[in-house]
Amino acid sequence: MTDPLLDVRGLTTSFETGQGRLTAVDDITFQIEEGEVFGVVGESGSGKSVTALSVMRLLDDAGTVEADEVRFKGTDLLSVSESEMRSIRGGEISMIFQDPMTSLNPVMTIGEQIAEVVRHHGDVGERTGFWSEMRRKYVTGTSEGSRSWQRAVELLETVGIPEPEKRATEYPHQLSGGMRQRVVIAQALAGDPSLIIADEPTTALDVSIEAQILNEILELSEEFGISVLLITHDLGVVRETCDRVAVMYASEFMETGHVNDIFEDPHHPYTEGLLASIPRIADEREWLSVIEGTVPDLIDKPSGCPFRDRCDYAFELCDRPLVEYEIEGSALETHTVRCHRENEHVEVDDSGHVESVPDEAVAALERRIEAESARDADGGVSPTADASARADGGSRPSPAADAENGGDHGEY
Ligand SMILES: Nc1ncnc2c1ncn2[C@@H]1O[C@H](COP(=O)(O)OP(=O)(O)OP(=O)(O)O)[C@@H](O)[C@H]1O
Ligand code: NI
Repeated sequence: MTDPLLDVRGLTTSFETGQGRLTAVDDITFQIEEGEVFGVVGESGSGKSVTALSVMRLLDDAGTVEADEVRFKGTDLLSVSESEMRSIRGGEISMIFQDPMTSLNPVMTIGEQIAEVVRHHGDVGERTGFWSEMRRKYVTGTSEGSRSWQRAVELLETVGIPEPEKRATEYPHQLSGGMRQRVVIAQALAGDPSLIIADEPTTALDVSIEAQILNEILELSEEFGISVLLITHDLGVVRETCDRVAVMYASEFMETGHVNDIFEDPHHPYTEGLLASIPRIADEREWLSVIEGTVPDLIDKPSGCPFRDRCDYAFELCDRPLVEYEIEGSALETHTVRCHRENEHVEVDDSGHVESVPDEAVAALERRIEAESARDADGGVSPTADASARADGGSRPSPAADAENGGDHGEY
């Protein structure tokens, strides 16, 4: 098996706030393979955007990011210099946000904006120094005719913008919202990325335009083998676009797996709740009310399952720390869920309610929790730590190794 393109293990991000420490992302682990579309779905405030911003190192000083590993093409993103990180951003990894105007400069033509990314990240052999930029801006006036400009026009055509040569000379306000988002996609492509992180890329658009933009992203992913991390609150979008998905709730990944497994054989009650509300998903506020209760406070977040107060299946183990259970017999890919009903000693009836919790279940869970905290003390490295300490990924076993050790299905 080849290494994943992006390998994130034990990512935890918190913010110091006036009210206390807010855990926005809590010990999440995921991998994105080459060419794969990986979704992160969850309601507002679950930590989706902070996940992306943590990986890209785009959080302000108030945020603390810790992880066992954030590795992109083998490079440890948490330890590279800020200047290396800047060249990765917009180059190897580019981002698309909800509002295209946040990525576009209103006083620059769209052709020039894309050409600029091409010069900085793409390989068209044009000089990118300060004086070259100045000459282009103030002496020749425009870079039309240059190789980077031609490439910009080409990219506008690639993302389906009609009359790309004419459009390239226009300013963002002259385009519709959908066209602007296409421009942002062209800009994202300009750096020749291996990974595009799209954070709710269609939320600000009309439903009719939404499908077109998603299709565009998918087609490009397929055509150029680009991986996509797609952040959305919409399970319908996930079903249409993603290969695998993580269901995020209150800063944690509750369930992760191939879309077919998640949709056909969901194991987490929160996932089930989301799926049950899909037909009404068109209006986001409506599906929020489908599952009764509210999201727990992320400040001084208690341990245990964050969904337990809203869960119909809650039982006595739910206030214990969560561990990851691997679902056996998943059709396609690894399918993991953090719900103690999966503890193999816990007896569950046909309706999914817990019937009995024998002593072995408790003992097995305790062993597992102890093993995980020993591993965290061992392998957990803060971002300020010496990079060499992490160079080999620490001594933390991979999830696969955990499973082999019986950690997931074994004797608990
Ligand atoms: N800079 C910050 N300082 C303090 N708290 C923050 C900061 N950024 C995000 N948060 C908090 O982190 C939590 C997760 O936020 P995040 O933006 O990741 O949610 P989200 O899942 O992207 O939601 P949405 O769907 O609304 O975009 C929220 O409680 C949010 O208030
Ligand atoms: Ni967000």
